[in-house]
Amino acid sequence: MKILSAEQVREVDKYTIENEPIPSIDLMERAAHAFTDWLISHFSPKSKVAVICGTGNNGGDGLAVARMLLGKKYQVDTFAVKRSNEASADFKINEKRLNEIKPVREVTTEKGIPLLEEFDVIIDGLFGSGLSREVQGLHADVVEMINKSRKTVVSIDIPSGLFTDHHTFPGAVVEADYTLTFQVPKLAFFFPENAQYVGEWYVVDIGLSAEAIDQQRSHYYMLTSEMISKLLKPRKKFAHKGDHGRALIMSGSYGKMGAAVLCARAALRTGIGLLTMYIPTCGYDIIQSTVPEAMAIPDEGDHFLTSYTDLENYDAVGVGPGIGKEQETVYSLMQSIQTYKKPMVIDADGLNIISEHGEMLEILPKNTIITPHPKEFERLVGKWSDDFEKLALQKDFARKHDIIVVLKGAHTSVALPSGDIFFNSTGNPGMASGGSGDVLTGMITSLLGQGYIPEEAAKIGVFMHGLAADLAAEVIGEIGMVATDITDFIPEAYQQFK
Ligand SMILES: NC(=O)C1=CN([C@@H]2O[C@H](COP(=O)(O)OP(=O)(O)OC[C@H]3O[C@@H](n4cnc5c(N)ncnc54)[C@H](O)[C@@H]3O)[C@@H](O)[C@H]2O)[C@@H](O)CC1
Ligand SMILES: Nc1ncnc2c1ncn2[C@@H]1O[C@H](COP(=O)(O)OP(=O)(O)O)[C@@H](O)[C@H]1O
Ligand SMILES: [K+]
Repeated sequence: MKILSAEQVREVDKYTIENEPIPSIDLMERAAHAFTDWLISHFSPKSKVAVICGTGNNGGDGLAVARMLLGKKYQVDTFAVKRSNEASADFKINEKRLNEIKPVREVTTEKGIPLLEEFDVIIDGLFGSGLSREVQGLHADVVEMINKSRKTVVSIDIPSGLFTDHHTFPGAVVEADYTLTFQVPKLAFFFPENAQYVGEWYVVDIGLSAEAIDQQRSHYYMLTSEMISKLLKPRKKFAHKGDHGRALIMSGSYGKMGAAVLCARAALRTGIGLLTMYIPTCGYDIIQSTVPEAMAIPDEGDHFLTSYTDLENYDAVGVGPGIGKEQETVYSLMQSIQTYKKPMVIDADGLNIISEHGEMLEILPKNTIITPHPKEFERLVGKWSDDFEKLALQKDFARKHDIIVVLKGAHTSVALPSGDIFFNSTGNPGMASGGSGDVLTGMITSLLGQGYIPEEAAKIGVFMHGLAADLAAEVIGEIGMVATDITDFIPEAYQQFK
């Protein structure tokens, strides 16, 4: 699913109005219906609702929503924050329509700002995609009142005051519990810095032209199950293990053999035909007894990797989880990178080593997939001042080194050398515990070994990893979830695509 900028949404909006064709007021009605349907399914008609509107089309949506809720017997009070008589044409039409049912209360001065204590739900329709500057004055006071209210806040389209296409400096921005955004996700929603404003967010379909969306050039996408299902290859009846790839994973050190075990289990659950683990000697018995399906080649080093093995015969090689940063391990990584000519998967200490030996970046096989968490990424690229800058760094890094950068987080993003970025939509905070990342490395290596091109392996791996955790959370919840649970639920994640 494409992510579009505010400007692009305006163009799609305009195209839909002209070509469907549909009068803009009817499109607003459709958006308000979609929003209201969601509200009705989440809040009982006993809820007292305050709808707070600006005088643009976001406010127009708010007025239409208020009318629809009144029609469904909700108790609704509507407030329009006005600093002048200027208002969008569709706002004015909806104001007239609502005034015939229940008058809109005008807020023109600070004193007129309503007390929100008596309400259960606050609908935020102050500003949407038309936000052109920071919110100040009367509007800022209203935003503050909404945020202080501690009531359930649902934002229409975008939390008021939030810029979708660049960094928003802390100030007057609505802190929504829920944001229902129209038609396409907005870039700002994917960043941790905006989590407090956006809350839980959902995309609601308001029937904007699919053709117009197709025509918009965007570098940003959200991974969806529809996209993943198109990538997955079914198994053939006469398939044998040799058809599903040979992968080698270099992982583990004394005290960190768990990383190798997790990686191995994840690779197997993701469907690799044959898996070999290259591990320090101390990990030999561990791997052989905990993951009997995998083969093991012990390195000469007892506690950590010191060398490398013949990599030529493997369809995919993953390196990094738990390997540490000993000098001999640096050599081991360097030799592997130099010998293996196909894309690799590099994670964790593999990346920490690279960040201390920048020359390795120059020799990474093209389309290699690196999977840093934000701290590992910072070691590679340096600090950033906000999440938009982090995104730019990720994009540049992928392009400059011709690699795929999978930057992990609540919305893990997959940056391709082409400049395209795919944000994940699966996963949950239950994954925020040690070992979850090792599972991802095993999964992506497995997919690469099975013949998926690197871009596909990264997208499928990231999506399935989060999906497995979501399915695990449905059964065991988030708190007690451990990385092993994610691996255990990988098969169920695949079952969703049967
Ligand atoms: N295609 C879509 O997505 C549709 C969008 N609609 C709604 O239309 C909204 C966009 O409407 P508009 O373009 O009218 O924009 P807004 O309603 O976001 O507000 C724009 C108005 O606010 C003023 N303004 C902007 N920033 C301000 C600030 N910081 N302080 C004070 N005033 C400020 C602008 O000058 C303009 O007059 C969307 O967010 C959505 O809610 C729907 O009605 C239907 C379809
Ligand atoms: N709050 C969250 N929501 C969704 N996914 C998360 C969340 N926290 C962590 N994850 C996922 O869990 C994994 C953690 O990886 P990482 O930080 O490398 O952990 P480790 O090194 O302990 O394995 C990543 O894939 C990340 O996307
Ligand atoms: K809003």
